[in-house]
Amino acid sequence: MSETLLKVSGLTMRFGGLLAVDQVEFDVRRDEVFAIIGPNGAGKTTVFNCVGGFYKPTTGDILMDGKAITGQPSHKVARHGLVRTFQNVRLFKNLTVLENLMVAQHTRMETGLLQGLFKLPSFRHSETEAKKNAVQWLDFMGIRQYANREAGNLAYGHQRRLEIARCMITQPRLLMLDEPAAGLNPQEKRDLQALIDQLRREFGVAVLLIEHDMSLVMGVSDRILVMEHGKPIITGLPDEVRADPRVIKAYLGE
Ligand SMILES: Nc1ncnc2c1ncn2[C@@H]1O[C@H](COP(=O)(O)OP(=O)(O)OP(=O)(O)O)[C@@H](O)[C@H]1O
Repeated sequence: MSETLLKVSGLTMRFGGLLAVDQVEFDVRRDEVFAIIGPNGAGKTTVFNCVGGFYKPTTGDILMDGKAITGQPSHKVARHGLVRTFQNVRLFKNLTVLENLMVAQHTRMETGLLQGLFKLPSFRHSETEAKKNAVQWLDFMGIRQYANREAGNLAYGHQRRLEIARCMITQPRLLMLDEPAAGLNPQEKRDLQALIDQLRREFGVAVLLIEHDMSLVMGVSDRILVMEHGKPIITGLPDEVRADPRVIKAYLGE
């Protein structure tokens, strides 16, 4: 089994005359936390959208476990074990917390429409399993007491944890987190760092992260790719990236 889980090469995305992403290359290894950082407008989200199947890149190759997923829509990409959260939390806000985790499992449940309509034993069994699974994830995230509350009424930090649970319940191999620390208070950020470490350790999931909070990025990442104006500047260990004059210049200007 190769060490590389996700391989991105020659990734380019053009919006009309704007080259938003220009020849970006990186790979994410199994069990690795890999971060993409860079000033506003550097092209990070566009890379995410290409990898996650929300944009079709202009050119480039995206391989998940050696298989090409370039240009596939997000639901197909998800079948390869790649799921994401969004900069602005996207939950079913009018469903309960528990229901959000039930819905997330429906695509994976093997029972079909007929079994569901007639509530056949096989359907009831998989519903029970799904509920057990959901409750375990709510416990894990420390939000079980809110199981029957509408997701939209949860505190923001809890919504973010629920969104991560909704991804994890599909048993991904690569979890993509788009600015997960945005809007969190300092304690919630520390909890998030511990959570990312724990997810990788206990579930063997690799994490691809976009984040502006440098303390989180430096604390949690194995390697970091820095982008500026759509181009990759450097990929390296947190200490290498922190000390690189090109990175300092990109953030602070001349
Ligand atoms: N759908 C789109 N259509 C046109 N231009 C876009 C589109 N999406 C992004 N861009 C442009 O591409 C460039 C890169 O944007 P992108 O959102 O990927 O940057 P980013 O590094 O994620 O920035 P931020 O940190 O502010 O989220 C920007 O100039 C942006 O305006």
